[in-house]
Amino acid sequence: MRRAHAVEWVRAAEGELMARLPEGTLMQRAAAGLAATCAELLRDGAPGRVYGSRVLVLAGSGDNGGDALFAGARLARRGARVSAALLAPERVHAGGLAALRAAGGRVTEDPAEAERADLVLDGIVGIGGRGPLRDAALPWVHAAGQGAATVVAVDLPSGVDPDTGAVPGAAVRADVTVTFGTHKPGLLIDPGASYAGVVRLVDIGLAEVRGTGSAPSDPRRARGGRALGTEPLAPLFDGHVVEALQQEDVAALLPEPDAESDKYRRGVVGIAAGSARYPGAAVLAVGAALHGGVGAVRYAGAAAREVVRAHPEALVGEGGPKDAGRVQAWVVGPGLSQDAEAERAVTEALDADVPVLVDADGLRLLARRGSAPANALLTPHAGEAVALLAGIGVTATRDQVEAERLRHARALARGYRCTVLLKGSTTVVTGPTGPARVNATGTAQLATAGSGDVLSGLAGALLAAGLSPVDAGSVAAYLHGLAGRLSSDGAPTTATAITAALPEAWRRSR
Ligand SMILES: NC(=O)C1=CN([C@@H]2O[C@H](COP(=O)(O)OP(=O)(O)OC[C@H]3O[C@@H](n4cnc5c(N)ncnc54)[C@H](O)[C@@H]3O)[C@@H](O)[C@H]2O)[C@@H](O)CC1
Ligand SMILES: [K+]
Repeated sequence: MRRAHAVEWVRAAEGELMARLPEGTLMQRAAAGLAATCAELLRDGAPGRVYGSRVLVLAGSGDNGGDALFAGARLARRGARVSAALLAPERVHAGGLAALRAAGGRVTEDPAEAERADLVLDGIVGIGGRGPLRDAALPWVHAAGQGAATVVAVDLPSGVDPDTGAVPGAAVRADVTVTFGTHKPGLLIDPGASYAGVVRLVDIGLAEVRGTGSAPSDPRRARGGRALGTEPLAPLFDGHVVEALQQEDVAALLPEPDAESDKYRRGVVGIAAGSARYPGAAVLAVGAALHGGVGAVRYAGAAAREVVRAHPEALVGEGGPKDAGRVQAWVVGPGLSQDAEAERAVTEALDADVPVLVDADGLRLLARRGSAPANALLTPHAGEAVALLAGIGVTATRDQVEAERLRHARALARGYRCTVLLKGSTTVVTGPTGPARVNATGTAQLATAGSGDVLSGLAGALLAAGLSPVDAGSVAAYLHGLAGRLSSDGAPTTATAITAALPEAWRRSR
């Protein structure tokens, strides 16, 4: 599991650790890890070696600049030609600058050096950064983008909000981010994640603090009762607010049949989707559910004939969920339309007293109620999230939801008191409390008609197989993303092709 901690926690953990160590130790650990990565990149890149390579340090006014200057000093001692741009000269990290000078580095005021450099170190701001990059940095960042330099972000790309991944204005686009102690949420959530490039974690010993079992200070104390927008991120288990499943985590969660399994023990998922007008959504959701690890898939609704023609394995009926026979989870909503019949299907699925995944038209109908059962999994895209938020009295635009996905997903989970999977460039899955899961396997190629129906069918099947809503949603997002990549391989893909790739995605995740 990849875990990310909020700034407040990182500062508290660093504070405890710093109190136990000689002054400057943490910064030296950070700088050493950073310099080692830079040296490796220089050796593997066009210069082919550290000696004689051209390195430019962009140094802001805080400790992030200090890390970059000390790393620059280490590279200069190995023969690199290192210069530093001081973006706030009067507040530059004095020790870092002295070390760089002592190692033969110099100060520059010419942004063209960023264009000529082999490697640019972004030490403009780190976890102390707020808001867009300030003007002094812009010519340097622009020039670095024009040249061929490998851009290495120190701790996180400057201009990315560390806690949310929001990018409110200009930001550094990094090839590699070297982050210290733990991941920051902004490195795992778009739009920030897309600025970070490859993320490398340097251990500076924060685990020593975590190992005590007590959260450093208690970030929980300051929480609660504030309006959306200023609300701090969630209360924390061991302190992390965001986590991303890795392959071994998914492997441990995938349902596997054993010798005792029969089709009913493996779980049966019910799908109430599609309509006379949109039978395709039903066909797609059922198709994906058949690959989702359950023993059987029941379909209830107006597209029964189309479903059984496409999937003879499905058990179909033309009535609603109430008439469909026993299932361990329902999927309701894709392609349902919003008429009285659709409303009845949603009500029956919600009343069935089993976990229920609500998507698409089902979400619009749910927004009118303003509540959901605790074992529900809601799967909105940003537009549907706007409608759901309106249902609980929160006004937000699509752009706002996309700019701050974590905050809005959490607001929905708290407002509806259930689990929410917010689709998009970074899929976020979260309950009202506990860390949010973000999915790292997604690809822009997944934004294709019917792709959401596939995700719903798959996640519903995993719910019926016994996974919790958070696990079902995040494992489904992982497999769906991987299947999207496999089916796309750089070219446009389709929902049908994504479904066809699900078995291979499953095999690769075991
Ligand atoms: N605290 C620690 O123990 C450690 C901190 N480390 C480094 O220290 C960093 C945090 O240092 P600081 O707390 O000094 O904060 P930063 O260096 O991240 O930035 C704070 C400074 O940047 C300015 N600033 C804020 N937003 C800005 C913006 N949008 N554009 C331009 N300037 C802006 C502020 O006025 C302030 O002077 C970490 O990201 C990490 O790189 C590491 O050395 C590891 C140890
Ligand atoms: K930075």
